[in-house]
Amino acid sequence: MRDTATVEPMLDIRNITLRFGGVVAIRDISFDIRQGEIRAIIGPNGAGKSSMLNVINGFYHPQEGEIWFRGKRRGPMRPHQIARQGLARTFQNIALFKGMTTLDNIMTGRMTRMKSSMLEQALWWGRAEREENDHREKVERIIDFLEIQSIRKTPVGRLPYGLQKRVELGRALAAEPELLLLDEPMAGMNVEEKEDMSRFILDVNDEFGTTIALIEHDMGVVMDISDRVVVLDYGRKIGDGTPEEVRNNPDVIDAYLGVSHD
Ligand SMILES: Nc1ncnc2c1ncn2[C@@H]1O[C@H](COP(=O)(O)OP(=O)(O)OP(=O)(O)O)[C@@H](O)[C@H]1O
Repeated sequence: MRDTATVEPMLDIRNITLRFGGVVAIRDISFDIRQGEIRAIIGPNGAGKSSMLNVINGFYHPQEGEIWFRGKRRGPMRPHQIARQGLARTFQNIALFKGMTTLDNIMTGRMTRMKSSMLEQALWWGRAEREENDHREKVERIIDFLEIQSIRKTPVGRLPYGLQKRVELGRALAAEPELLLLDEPMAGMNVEEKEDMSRFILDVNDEFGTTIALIEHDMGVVMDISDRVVVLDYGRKIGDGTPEEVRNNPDVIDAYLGVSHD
């Protein structure tokens, strides 16, 4: 277990409340994500995890509270600004181009980093050519890292689920994010696929130094790979700490065993 207590927060969520009409999805929640850590957000069904992920990546705008990113208060953002801030994500239901190859799907992750104009790219002029080579090199490195060389030319729709999830991780990595958001990365996986995904998440964090925030329904695997865990239940924060602290927190135990709170 790493000690990140003295590390500056990369992202600071302060007293966030998010409502959908009369439904309060997130209620006055605060927590931070520190540089270099693996931070999990867990909780039972409807706890507010997806809503929180969408607040972090700037898709939802909370009615109350503040979000600070690298010491600056963050306002509402447009999609291209989100990527420029160094955020990338994967989705619970894989969002890849099924007819495109692994290689091309991962290449789309580099879009936000492309500098040459459409005209330059169309005519394959100097800067576009240099850029393309540079992007190809980065993508090949990711393919090696994720051990998916053998499927680089396979349309992703033909791949088994676990491998598609790995390609999706590759596409997010291609954007070279500072903060990588993973939406239920183990959902629908068998035990072996879960182990593989856990190993890749740890390796990404270790080798690229990427800060990772992930949401998960299932406690098990997450507890093994996370530095710190925040637990949500009915839109409230009921626990926050190391996996050990969270595991022994009576409110967390109650929430997972379905004990009533009224
Ligand atoms: N777009 C929306 N419109 C209205 N209500 C919403 C919307 N998104 C979420 N909610 C409500 O907010 C609450 C939190 O939902 P959220 O999807 O964030 O939970 P979750 O922890 O991700 O659940 P799950 O594990 O089932 O995905 C729920 O009561 C849900 O019905």
